[in-house]
Amino acid sequence: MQDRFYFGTNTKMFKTAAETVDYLHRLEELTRGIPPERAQRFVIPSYTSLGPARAELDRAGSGILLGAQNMGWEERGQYTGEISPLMLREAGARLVMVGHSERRHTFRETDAEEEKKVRCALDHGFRVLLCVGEQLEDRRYGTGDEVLRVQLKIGLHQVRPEEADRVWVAYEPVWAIGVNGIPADEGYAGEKHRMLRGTMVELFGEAGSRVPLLYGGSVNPENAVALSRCKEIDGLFIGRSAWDAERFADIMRAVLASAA
Ligand SMILES: O=C[C@H](O)COP(=O)(O)O
Repeated sequence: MQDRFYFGTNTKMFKTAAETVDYLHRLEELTRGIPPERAQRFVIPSYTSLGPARAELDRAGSGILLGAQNMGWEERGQYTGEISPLMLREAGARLVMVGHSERRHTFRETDAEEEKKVRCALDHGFRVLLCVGEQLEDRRYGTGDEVLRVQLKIGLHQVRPEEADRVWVAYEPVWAIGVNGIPADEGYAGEKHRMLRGTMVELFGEAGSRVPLLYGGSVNPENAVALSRCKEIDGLFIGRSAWDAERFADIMRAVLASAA
């Protein structure tokens, strides 16, 4: 765990704009006392929530970082249904998530596409949260490390070491995510994070040792503290257990109290 712990949520295709604003209002109210040097909070809502969410965060003077769930790799063009970096910036996003498991596996995105998105997001001044994760069959065949290394090496192929401070990585084993997910235990997650850290250092030298590595996949109030105690885990990236502001705030408080 680094001195500053990361707490984030992706609300996926849940929460309308109005629901997102209510949620952010409550989350800010509950967590604004947490010193920014101890915790970086971030929320990644639906595209249509971004504008109203930006307005709410600015009104509250909140330090919650606002992110987008995906992004096309061109500023404009014949890409029906895509969203461009210019649109996301205008709507108020400061962070772009790339390569979430559901993008890779439900929408068949490739590592080469994630590479282009990462490059484009950095070119437009965003922070990037690159998600990586192995599938159950990789775990069964013992090929998880290879898969994760390929996802990192291709996804980050065009990132220069001096840009690494704008990159965050979320490790989310595919089998751990969502309603049917089985959370990774801290031993397994810690081992994978050590391997990921080694790869980041291999890619970016000293700068790679500072890239925040977040764990995601069925994080909940019961396992959050144990996961956060892993030296190699710098943050928690949470779905369902963070969509209620009280529950998310309780997780933050418990993790920070255990680190104090
Ligand atoms: O983006 C978040 C992850 O997919 C984790 O979701 P989950 O905590 O509901 O398993």
